Amino acid sequence: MSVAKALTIAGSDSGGGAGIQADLKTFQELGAYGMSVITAITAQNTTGVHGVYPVQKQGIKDQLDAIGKDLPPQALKTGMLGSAEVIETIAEKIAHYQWPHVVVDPVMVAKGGAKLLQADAVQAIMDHLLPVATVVTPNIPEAEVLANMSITSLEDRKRAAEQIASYGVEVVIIKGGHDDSATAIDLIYTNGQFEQLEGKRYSTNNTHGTGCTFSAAITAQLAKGSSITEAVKVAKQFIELAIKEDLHIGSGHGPTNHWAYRKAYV
Ligand SMILES: Nc1ncnc2c1ncn2[C@@H]1O[C@H](COP(=O)(O)OP(=O)(O)O)[C@@H](O)[C@H]1O
Ligand SMILES: Cc1ncc(COP(=O)(O)OP(=O)(O)O)c(N)n1
Repeated sequence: MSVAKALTIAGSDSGGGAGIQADLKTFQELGAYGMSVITAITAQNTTGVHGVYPVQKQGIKDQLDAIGKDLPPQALKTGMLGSAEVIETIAEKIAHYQWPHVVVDPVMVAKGGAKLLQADAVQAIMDHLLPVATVVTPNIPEAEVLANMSITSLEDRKRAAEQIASYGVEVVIIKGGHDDSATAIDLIYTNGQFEQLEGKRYSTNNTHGTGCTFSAAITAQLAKGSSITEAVKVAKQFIELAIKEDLHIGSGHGPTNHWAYRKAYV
């Protein structure tokens, strides 16, 4: 049996809704073998981020080499990376091991407002990570930072996607969770073409980790051999159900339900 192996390079969320924990749950639910390189530990729950403890650079390098020398992934994603130095290290290792299908979730700020990326690290994402990436999945505020423009309309989103693609990444997906439209529309840009993936928008407080889960689902599908178009469609179904069937745990912004897709489709 050939096993699809998916890697997440991200921060740990002690509350289990975002970061490494959301990624590994999503990989498992979609039938990919999950592996992790932890960049930082956060003390986090549904009420917010209460502490951030970065892993030292050598520790990150050693984790990447442990994976690279023995367990090459068929696809990987990045999440919370923290600093420019860490981003450069990761980009070098991706190039060194020639890992395919790199999905970059350019995590900058948690929904509660905590900063998860240093300001000077944005340039490192553009200069080092996007040139080795296949897909990048910014939400609207992240796309505004990457494209250095404000986004108030679909036309703005399209211009931002073109700008972000110019940094060398094949597919740009600007997600619509932060939009105020009646439906949740994700804009996909690839090879000069735009496509809109539209889903129902649910009114809920339980959207902690939506971006992590969405990008992890794309990664799991790519690891299993799906095309990018198919992988993104499954990821949209996965996150839509995870939001719809929310768990109602914790007293703040609760996590999504990583079991919901399996219950519906498997
Ligand atoms: N309330 C919602 N109802 C339905 N889909 C949503 C909702 N909020 C976010 N999504 C979807 O979840 C995914 C992640 O989007 P988003 O929340 O913008 O990411 P992030 O967590 O990075 O801010 C996207 O596919 C988006 O359309
Ligand atoms: C450790 C860690 N990584 C990433 C995030 C941000 O996750 P995201 O999916 O964007 O969800 P919200 O923070 O917006 O709920 C995080 N919080 N922690």
